[in-house]
Amino acid sequence: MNEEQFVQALAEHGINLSAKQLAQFDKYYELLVATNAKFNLTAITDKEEVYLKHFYDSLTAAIYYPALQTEELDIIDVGAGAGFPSLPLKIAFPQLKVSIVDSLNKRIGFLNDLAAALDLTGVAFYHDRAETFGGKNSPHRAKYDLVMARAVARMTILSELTLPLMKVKGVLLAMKGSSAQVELANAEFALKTLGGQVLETHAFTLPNGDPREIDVVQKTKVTPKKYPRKPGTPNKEPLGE
Ligand SMILES: C[S@@+](CC[C@H](N)C(=O)[O-])C[C@H]1O[C@@H](n2cnc3c(N)ncnc32)[C@H](O)[C@@H]1O
Repeated sequence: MNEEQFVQALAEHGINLSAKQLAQFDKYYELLVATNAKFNLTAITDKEEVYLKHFYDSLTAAIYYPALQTEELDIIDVGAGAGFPSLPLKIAFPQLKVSIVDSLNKRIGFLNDLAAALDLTGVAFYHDRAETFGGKNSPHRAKYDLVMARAVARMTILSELTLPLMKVKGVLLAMKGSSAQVELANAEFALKTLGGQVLETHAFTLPNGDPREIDVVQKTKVTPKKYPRKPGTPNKEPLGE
């Protein structure tokens, strides 16, 4: 997907980017590739692939959850790595308040450099594990309107990493590939235990035909204090699996 196709595909969904926003995406690409030469941020470095599989893919969240386009949501992106999906969303919809937590400090360093280069305001980056970041004495617990995660963990594990961070009535947007329905079925017990309820699932394809699914999970009750368990435990002993 070249820049023109990127603009066109978004315009078909009513998302129109300004020259300033396109320049920000261009700079994002340049910094991503330059930093990737020093340490690993992404396996995808070809420009057209980055525009499709990182930038456009991230922005699909706003197509299927349109509140992202207009509301001043307080978002936490868990395991955003090089900033996906939340920073393309922040560029396209500057009213969003975006925080990122990632367990790899080099990636947090990149995000700070990127935010400075793109002149982003209303962003905060935290080096931590989601298990401690959302722990029972953390100021981040039950603070956010929206939690996002792409390519971090399967739904059973992801629900334990993310639901504690959301306010009651808050929403998790989980950005998934073709395994989403199986993951959701396996996560039934975990979601119930942690206070989550599946609101909607949106299956679609990227313009190149790759399958994607965005699962919208609402927090309907307070997450019990004992979750999340200590770092690593959600992965080692997934709830109900
Ligand atoms: C495969 S990458 C995906 C990055 C990005 N979301 C994307 O879609 O390109 C997974 C990221 O999650 C982070 N991560 C994994 N487990 C985590 C945890 N428990 N707490 C915080 N970050 C975590 C890793 O450091 C890594 O940056």
